Amino acid sequence: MTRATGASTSLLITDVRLYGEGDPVDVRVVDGDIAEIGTGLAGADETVDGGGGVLLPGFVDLHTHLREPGREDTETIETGSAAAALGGYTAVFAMANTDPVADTAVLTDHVWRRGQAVGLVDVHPVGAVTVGLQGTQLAELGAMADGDAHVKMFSDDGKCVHDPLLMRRALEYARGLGVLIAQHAEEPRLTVGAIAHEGPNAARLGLAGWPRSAEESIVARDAILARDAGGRVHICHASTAGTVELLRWAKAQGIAITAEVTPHHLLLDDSRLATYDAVNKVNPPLREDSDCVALRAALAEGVIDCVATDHAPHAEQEKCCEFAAARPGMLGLQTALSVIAATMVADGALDWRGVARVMSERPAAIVGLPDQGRPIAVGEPANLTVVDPDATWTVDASALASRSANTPFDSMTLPARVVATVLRGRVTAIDGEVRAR
Ligand SMILES: NC(=O)N[C@@H](CC(=O)O)C(=O)O
Ligand SMILES: [Zn+2]
Ligand SMILES: [Zn+2]
Repeated sequence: MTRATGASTSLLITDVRLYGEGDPVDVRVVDGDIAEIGTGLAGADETVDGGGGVLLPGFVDLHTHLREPGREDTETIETGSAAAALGGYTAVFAMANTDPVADTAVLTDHVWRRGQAVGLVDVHPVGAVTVGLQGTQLAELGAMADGDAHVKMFSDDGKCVHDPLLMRRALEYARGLGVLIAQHAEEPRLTVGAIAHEGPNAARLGLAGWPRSAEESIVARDAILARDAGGRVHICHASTAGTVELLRWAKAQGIAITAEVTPHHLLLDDSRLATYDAVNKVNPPLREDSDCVALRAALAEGVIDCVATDHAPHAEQEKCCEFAAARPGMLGLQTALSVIAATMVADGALDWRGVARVMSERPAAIVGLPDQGRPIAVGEPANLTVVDPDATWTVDASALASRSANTPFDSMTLPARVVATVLRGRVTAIDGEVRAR
């Protein structure tokens, strides 16, 4: 049906419990905003049956790799957007380590426009901190922030901004521009040749170790640099119990530091490396069970602010090879909610309101997205996710929307499923199918 320009569109989401609390209600969305919340609502252009499920604000991923431009054989903005919508996301931040690197406004604006053209999720480009991720010269942060994409976050992710003077300057510029620097915390001198967590498992398997101190020494340094720059720093993919203690210390000092944890670092540990299957190879590496326990507690407590997927697609030939030669990274967008349900909701560490906090509200606030992570209330933008908390499903790597299949969760049966995702009042995914515009 074609609509006359200017005609309003309406969507009704029925039988949902807001944040999993209280009695089921219906939510009417008109022209992209929540217009009415009540019971017995009827009459709309389209109705989504919530089936008594949980209604949450749409998820926001601060850490996604979409591989476009350069490696469209492993993921594109289109296939990654589909994975995001199916995973319940309404906004993702696409890291800059593409080929070419997203270190100019031409590149970051292209990613933004392409994401909008696909229309399944808001794809916010992350700009590189240094030219070509080379770590020697600051990129033009201001030009990227001023472009159409309004770049809000900068990161050399994949590499650490290792030079302390350069990191200091980046934090100072970022403060002036009101943008965020996200750090891949890895002291490169401590990880030369490293491919696995340094511990008993790596020693037994003969894999060169990446010590916790490689992460923690940069987290400590950057906390102090952020303090003195009066700027904000965000720690990507926190992976150790020691990082949690440093974050706790820094926050207690009033330092503007935030951090994310990935679903895989919450669920998996380095005992999985015994098979030498490189699907388990990731940076930072899977740590020990004691780290998983500390990361879960920190996320529940708020010492770690949010969940980010670090969705990192790789081609089969880059994963199905000897462990040392394989690329690090794993898929995450379509499994994140279920892994959080398994690790945090099942044992009561987080309730659904807590899930809204760590997967939507906090990430939106950290990066400063005004229309995401908002309360589910009349007048607010309808960026929403309907979750069936009682569903279980078995992950099938080959059935994911991603162009790659490198998920460590393949064949696992996990709790909770995304039923529908709504972006500004438009259904982008429903019952496991994306809805192209
Ligand atoms: N996490 C990874 O192991 N890999 C990421 C880079 C990164 O996040 O550091 C990638 O781009 O593949
Ligand atoms: Zn990284
Ligand atoms: Zn990454």
